[in-house]
Amino acid sequence: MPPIKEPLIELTEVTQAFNSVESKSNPIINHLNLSMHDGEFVSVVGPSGCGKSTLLNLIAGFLIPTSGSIKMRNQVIAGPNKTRGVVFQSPTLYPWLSVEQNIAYGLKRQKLPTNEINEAVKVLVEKVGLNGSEKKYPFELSGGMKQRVSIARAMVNEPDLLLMDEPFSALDAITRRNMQGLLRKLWKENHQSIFMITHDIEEALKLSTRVLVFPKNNPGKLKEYQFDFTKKIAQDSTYEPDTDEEFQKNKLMLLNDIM
Ligand SMILES: Nc1ncnc2c1ncn2[C@@H]1O[C@H](COP(=O)(O)OP(=O)(O)OP(=O)(O)O)[C@@H](O)[C@H]1O
Repeated sequence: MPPIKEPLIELTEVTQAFNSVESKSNPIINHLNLSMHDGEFVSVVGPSGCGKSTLLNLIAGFLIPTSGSIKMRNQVIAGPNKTRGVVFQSPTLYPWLSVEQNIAYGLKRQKLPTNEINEAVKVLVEKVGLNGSEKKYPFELSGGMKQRVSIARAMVNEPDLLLMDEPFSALDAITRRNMQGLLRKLWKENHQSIFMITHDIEEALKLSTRVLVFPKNNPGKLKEYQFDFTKKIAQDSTYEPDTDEEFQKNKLMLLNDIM
């Protein structure tokens, strides 16, 4: 029998409370157990203020839990680390650097050889569909293009896990659909493990292999669902989830959990 692979991420009895009396008696995250494996695309949905970003910040290492442990490949997460790339809702690009310089920034700081940096940037520009825009500056880019640069910047260190906090919520519907396609491609072709927060239940169902829900009636806890819609979409170009009864049924079920 092949050895069972250790989880990529493992949360054990994690509790996160902030410094208010209310938060101490009702922690935002309450004795949470969760594991995520390589190659998974996990989405998190839930009502506003339920703790989605807090959960992502804990996994990123921006926050250290009040109690419990968070491990990545069996090592306690003690702070941010380049094995976990983060993409935020608003692209955080350096306005004075071009697309390729923004992508190269992290590698330059690590003082990697120039030819290695150039090659890595070239591969990523191709992967996120920014060919022809390498020399442009952020003010010359659309919202979707800026978010492509952010994704490339997060991926330039070849992170084991890409963490995304509502990455497409500021984009228009068409751009959002294109970006969802890009993300599905990165997950499918690059086997990139992804943990994404979204407000959009359809987006969660169409992109992820597992959806975590903070239900309205059980704050601090998570419900988990496994879905295969994203695999169907990736494998069959004729599959249309919007006309699939099963898809609509599950969408309603998730809506009922959080509303
Ligand atoms: N650093 C902090 N200090 C104190 N309270 C915080 C801190 N970070 C988050 N909170 C509180 O924790 C709760 C959960 O916040 P969080 O941002 O995780 O929610 P969310 O589900 O991501 O919300 P939204 O969907 O609106 O972005 C909120 O009540 C918020 O005010």
